[in-house]
Amino acid sequence: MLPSTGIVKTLCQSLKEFPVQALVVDPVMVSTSGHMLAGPSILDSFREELLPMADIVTPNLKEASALLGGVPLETIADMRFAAKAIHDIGPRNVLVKGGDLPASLDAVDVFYDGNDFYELRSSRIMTPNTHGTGCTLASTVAAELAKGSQMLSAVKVAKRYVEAALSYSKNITIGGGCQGPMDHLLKLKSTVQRRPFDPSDLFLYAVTDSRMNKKWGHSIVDAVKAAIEGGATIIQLREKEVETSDFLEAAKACLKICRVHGVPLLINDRIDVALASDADGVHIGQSDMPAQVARVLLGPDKIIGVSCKTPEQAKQAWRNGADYIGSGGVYPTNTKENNKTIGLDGLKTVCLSSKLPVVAIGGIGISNAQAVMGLGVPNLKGVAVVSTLFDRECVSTETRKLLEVLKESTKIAN
Ligand SMILES: Cc1ncc(COP(=O)(O)OP(=O)(O)O)c(N)n1
Ligand SMILES: Cc1nc(C(=O)O)sc1CCOP(=O)(O)O
Ligand SMILES: [Mg+2]
Repeated sequence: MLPSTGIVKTLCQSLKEFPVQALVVDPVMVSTSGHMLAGPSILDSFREELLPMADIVTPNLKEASALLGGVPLETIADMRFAAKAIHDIGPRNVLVKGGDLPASLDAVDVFYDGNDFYELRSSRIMTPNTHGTGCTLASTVAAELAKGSQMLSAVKVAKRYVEAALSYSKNITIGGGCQGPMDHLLKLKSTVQRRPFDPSDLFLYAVTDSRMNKKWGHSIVDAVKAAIEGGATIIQLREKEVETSDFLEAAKACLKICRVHGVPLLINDRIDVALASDADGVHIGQSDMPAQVARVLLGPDKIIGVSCKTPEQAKQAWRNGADYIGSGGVYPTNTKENNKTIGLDGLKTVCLSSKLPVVAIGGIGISNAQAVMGLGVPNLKGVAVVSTLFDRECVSTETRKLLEVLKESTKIAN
């Protein structure tokens, strides 16, 4: 929004001094709602200075008309005429947006690159939430060009994106005005919002195993459903033998179930699968991707757990931005080959050396869970188990039994 000739001139001067890779000009003058956003005094400087520098200019019908001295634009043929006439002013490409075209079922935009015209159609979405659609479209074109797209492809992607966001946002109430904005990230409608990580989530930590699921004829999704039904408070998909595409599909399906029940879902080892499925986080070991790198990739809101067998590893996990520590093997286990057992003493040492919440793992079941929780260190928040839950016919029953034991152990401790 460039409200005065002086500002347009200053901008053009700066662009000459500091050339940009691609210049997208949305000649903001009249909003979709009909508001004047810049007066006619800027038209000359737009025509003479700014538009000739532009790689693309994206006027709506009212702006295109203003740029051409007020010619009426009411049909697609008029839009083609306008695109050509504006192109003659100097920009390399023109997109005349027909969102305000009367009596049209589709939203038709006309793109002209100096040689060919393209009519870009999308369905017209009836919604009051159209505030900022033009800005969004132009910004998306700029983003696509920055990513290296060709102009027509950038325009098509931008149009599809605006259509998707409008369609998604059409019935949402956003703000108090009569014309609302779009929900650009397609997130607000989600009824189940993700809550922040709570260390008490570690209380009964169910870790899946593809071999065990196969043995008992359970799908990953059924196994996760059953564990949640039995009272698991967090789930980790530890699927060492599945194909990436199957892992991703399973993660997405499990995530839906977990979200409904407010149970966080973590992915073992595979940051890519966690990112692609939008899972709540990852669990990584000492030979997996370092936690500080995972943090950069996943951002501040995802949960990152790190396996630690020693105080040094525990201190490093804190420095690297982990949210919790998985520490074991507390007891010998058949689930993970060549796993070093650190015992209850080793677990206690790790707990005492870190500020992070800790979950114990390795050989833990009904018979020894109380001994583990009985260690009585405040940051030991729960137990993580594989075979006790998943190497069984009825996963929900076994989960329920373990939950009772864990609840009993907290009663004893208090
Ligand atoms: C909660 C929890 N703690 C520890 C581990 C082990 O992780 P890692 O050392 O990376 O070994 P793998 O599980 O990848 O074989 C865990 N998965 N979960
Ligand atoms: C995955 C894993 N990590 C361990 C560690 O010590 O870091 S022990 C382990 C296996 C846990 O399986 P179960 O509950 O069947 O013993
Ligand atoms: Mg690992």
